[in-house]
Amino acid sequence: MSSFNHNKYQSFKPIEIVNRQWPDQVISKAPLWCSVDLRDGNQALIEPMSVEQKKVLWALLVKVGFKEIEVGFPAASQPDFDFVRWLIEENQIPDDVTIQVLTQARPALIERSFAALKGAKRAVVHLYNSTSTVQREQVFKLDRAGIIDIAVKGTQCVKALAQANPETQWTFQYSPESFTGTELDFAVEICDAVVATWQPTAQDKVILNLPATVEMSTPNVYADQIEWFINHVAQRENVIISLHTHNDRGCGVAAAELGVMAGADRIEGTLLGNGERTGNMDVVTMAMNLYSQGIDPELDFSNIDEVVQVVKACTQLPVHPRHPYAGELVFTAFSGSHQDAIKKCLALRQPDDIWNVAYLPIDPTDLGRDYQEVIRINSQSGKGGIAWILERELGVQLPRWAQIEFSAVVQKTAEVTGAEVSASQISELFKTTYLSTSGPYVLGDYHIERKQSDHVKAKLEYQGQEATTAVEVEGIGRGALDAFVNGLQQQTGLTIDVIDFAEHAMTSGAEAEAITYLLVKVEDTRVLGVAVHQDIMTASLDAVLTALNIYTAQQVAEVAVAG
Ligand SMILES: CC(=O)SCCNC(=O)CCNC(=O)[C@H](O)C(C)(C)COP(=O)(O)OP(=O)(O)OC[C@H]1O[C@@H](n2cnc3c(N)ncnc32)[C@H](O)[C@@H]1OP(=O)(O)O
Ligand SMILES: CC(C)C(=O)C(=O)O
Repeated sequence: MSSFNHNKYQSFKPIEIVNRQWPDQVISKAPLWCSVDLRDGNQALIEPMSVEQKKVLWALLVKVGFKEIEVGFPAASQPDFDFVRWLIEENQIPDDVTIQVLTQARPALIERSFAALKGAKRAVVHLYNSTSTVQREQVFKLDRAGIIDIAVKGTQCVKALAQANPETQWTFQYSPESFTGTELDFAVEICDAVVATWQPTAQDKVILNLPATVEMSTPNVYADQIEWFINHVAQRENVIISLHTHNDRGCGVAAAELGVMAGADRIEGTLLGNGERTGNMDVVTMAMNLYSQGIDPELDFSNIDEVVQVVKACTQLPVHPRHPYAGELVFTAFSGSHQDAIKKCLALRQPDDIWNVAYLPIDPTDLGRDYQEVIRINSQSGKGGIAWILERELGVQLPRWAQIEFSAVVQKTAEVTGAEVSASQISELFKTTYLSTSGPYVLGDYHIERKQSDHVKAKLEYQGQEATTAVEVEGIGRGALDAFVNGLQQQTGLTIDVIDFAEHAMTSGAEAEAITYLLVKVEDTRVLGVAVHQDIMTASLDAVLTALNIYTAQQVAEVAVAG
């Protein structure tokens, strides 16, 4: 038992609907989108947007492709009014974009809204009044008839002003605000009364917007409400059903998606979900959800970083690093098994393949992101991710056994610092561990004689603590590498075995260079040796010495710790 008093709350009643259809529907096209960033988004800000900020956000909304944009509540404030005037007087509205304004159902506010819209080619006038039981009983203290009267009188007022301003092509939108807390029969009754007053036609439809002003139930209940409403509203053929969801329970997008399955035509929302309380339906998320299902979202988010930057600048709100599709970390995997799977899927992927990459629901490059950020390394990472970074940074294609050895080196660093290990740190770690000639053994001249078996004579430098001495190595074996290793064994008295070998041409750096990887067992210790050289044989011999040098350094360190 928690300490909460859960008896304070009651559950939302399920909708009695027989044979509901929406669960079997599949969304196959984008809805009509309407941005409410400049109105609902704006009214939720600590500091509402200035006209200048509104201009910047407007430009972005037009650029991403919204065809309907609610530009404000012009009766609420002078900046909202001035912005609408700027749009119209400065001819800022593209021919294929319609502006929309919100007003309460009060004559003075409606008149002021029409004054703001004077001279617009097209406009949507959006009228609302609250219809829920809580609003009727406690805020407006009116019965159903009284609430219908507000709506109908407001509609009559809008109609009269529209008729008096015929130079504008008017569309009427009505919202039974707080729809989710309204009895469905009453929601239909008030909307029918409004529609009957406006008298739309199939060519000139009215928009009925059914808001989850407050999200009060699971999204399936909202979908039931929408399906029930659509099945009962009069003049369905003359009505566009619009949804406007909020995110109080964290399901604003899900509710809108299920609402579209239930038959809605149009969706209102904001970029990245700014809006009252927990925000409005996030258009970026819903659009990209559609896109990830192979549907054209009819909005262009191919430069998502620009969207994030403009929205942040205009709203003064941060964007969570894990915000769906837009957060700075959403295409980044730190976990080893995720990195490994992503790397393998991307390596197999052909350019025209259907996107099917583990852990990446969509291709980051579609949003203007790149693969650079997909894999980042910390102590949760594994060999696959580290190998991916090395290949990208240095053109080094570590074989699997070399990945295992090097990832242990990176893991140690990550554990010591407890922080992310950057791509450049990983490259540096690889170079200092394997490619620096810090000795003590350094290869000098060598000579190979090929008879039945190979015979190698090599001069080495041994850089001791006191002095550097010359060391001669001579050995016979099956192949020059084998001969060299045999000679080294005799010289050092150590057991040295080459367990695995791989080499490839470098894809970056000097063109003619090759890189050799050797997994060497020195006594009982497995050591990775790596070397880069224009000559493949030299690279192999160097790689053996790298392994021997790493082994020697480890022995010295162990002695120092023990001492
Ligand atoms: C869910 C939503 O997002 S709805 C949109 C909400 N947005 C906003 O409110 C932002 C803009 N609003 C404002 O700036 C102000 O509310 C204004 C300028 C529009 C009006 O301000 P005010 O006149 O001071 O009144 P206020 O907004 O407090 O309204 C309260 C009055 O309007 C009535 N009212 C509220 N909404 C409506 C409506 N939609 N239709 C008719 N009357 C309404 C209330 O019953 C109340 O009446 P009362 O004064 O007789 O008790
Ligand atoms: C005015 C309406 C559509 C609204 O913003 C809401 O109900 O949230």
